[in-house]
Amino acid sequence: MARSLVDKIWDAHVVRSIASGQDVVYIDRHLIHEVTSPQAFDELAARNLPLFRPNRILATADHNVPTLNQHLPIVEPLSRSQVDKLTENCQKYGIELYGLGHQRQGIVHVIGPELGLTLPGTTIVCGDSHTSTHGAFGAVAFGIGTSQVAQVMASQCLLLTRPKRMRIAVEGQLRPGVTAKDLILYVISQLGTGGATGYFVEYAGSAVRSLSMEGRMTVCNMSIEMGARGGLIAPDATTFAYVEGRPFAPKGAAWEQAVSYWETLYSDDDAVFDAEYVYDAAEITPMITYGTNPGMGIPLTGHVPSQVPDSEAESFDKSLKYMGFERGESLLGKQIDYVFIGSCTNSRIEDLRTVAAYVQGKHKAGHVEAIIVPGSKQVEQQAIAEGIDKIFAAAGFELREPGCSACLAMNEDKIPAGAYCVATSNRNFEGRQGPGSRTLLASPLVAAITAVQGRIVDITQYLN
Ligand SMILES: CC(C)[C@H](C(=O)O)[C@@H](O)C(=O)O
Ligand code: SF4
Repeated sequence: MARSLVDKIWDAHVVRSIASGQDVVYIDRHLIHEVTSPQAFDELAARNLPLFRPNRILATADHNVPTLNQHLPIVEPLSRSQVDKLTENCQKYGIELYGLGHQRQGIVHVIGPELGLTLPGTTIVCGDSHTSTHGAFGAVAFGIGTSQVAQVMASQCLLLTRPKRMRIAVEGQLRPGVTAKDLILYVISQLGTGGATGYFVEYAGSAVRSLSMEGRMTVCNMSIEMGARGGLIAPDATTFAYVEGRPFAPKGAAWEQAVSYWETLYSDDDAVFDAEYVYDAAEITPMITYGTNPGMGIPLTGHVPSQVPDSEAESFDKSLKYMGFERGESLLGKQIDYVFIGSCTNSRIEDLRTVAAYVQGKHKAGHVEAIIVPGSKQVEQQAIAEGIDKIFAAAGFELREPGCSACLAMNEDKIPAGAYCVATSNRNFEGRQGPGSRTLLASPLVAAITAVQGRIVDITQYLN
């Protein structure tokens, strides 16, 4: 029978199906960080349970880490205790930890792929909603709750209901200045934040296929922002070229064998999807959000909607009030205070290169604070090796040390109340970047141009 990609991977991991219709699914890879693991470890300890396969777990410290002076002890007490707890638990249970100061430390969804831990055809979980990022490799990857983190630790399995399948195809060629981030912000603006609830989304079509792995990760990363359980893209030559030679990738004969299996991972021609959408790449323009959820996105040259359904009017106006915007207005010309380039959506080396290529020989506007937080130690080192750090410094952009940083401001990197920040991250919720902060989500290219201009502009007029 014709099967979709998610079903092929799912079927290969079902240990047992139970009478209720749910499946016990084997998990290949479990990533953990300091925020959602402590309660799971406590549960194991309380029940005196050992880890089933400690070598399938990998830990990193990312959410609470400072992005300045990482060689010094963490100053903020809560952050310090979270990171210390992770270190203690990893020692106690024999889990590999890429903690602060480690050459492989970084945002969990950045280091998995760059180390070759994220492989096609695998099941990957983490107590973190943006685990969907790893789906870019053709993996079934999804965020789990803390009690599930404990279940995977104890059994390497989860009891799950098979997700519904959705396919979103974007066909054609993206226009100049339009990136993977614009593509996914556009899709979410069309479907809304609940548009994919209960589904696993497969992204397809020639525009998706032509994206780099970094771009595909950006797209899959934001699947959760439209309610999807996960997102994935069939692996292809682009995927294999990215994975080959990475530290944890299979080598030699094992590599050949792996690739021949991975080549079977695509949705069969007559596979049935529970929902399907097709978009035209040429319709997509550089995007920005104006509101307080990622579905509130418009073209940079567009207008804040003037009409919304009555049932949404109250929350819509509340959101606009928070942002200081009016119905029907254009955002062009609005002054911006901060630019944050980072997060598991857009902090990979390709993102930094895009920014560097634009800002080389230019300087940020005087009133703007521009911060670049690499997704990992390796991205940081690569940026230094390529001399990108010097381009940033000359342009007045501050290159920090890796972590989640101002994506959710669990460390000191907070945007002040009332200030506007164009951010390359994935969430623009009220207070997300600090109490009262106002976030406008955009691509790294839009962020770079905004930092230089100091206000929101039609970037197509400013492309190099
Ligand atoms: C802290 C963590 C549980 C959370 C998530 O699950 O997504 C965070 O990473 C976020 O982006 O809001
Ligand atoms: S970078 Fe942001 S979205 Fe990604 S895991 Fe960290 S806090 Fe969550």
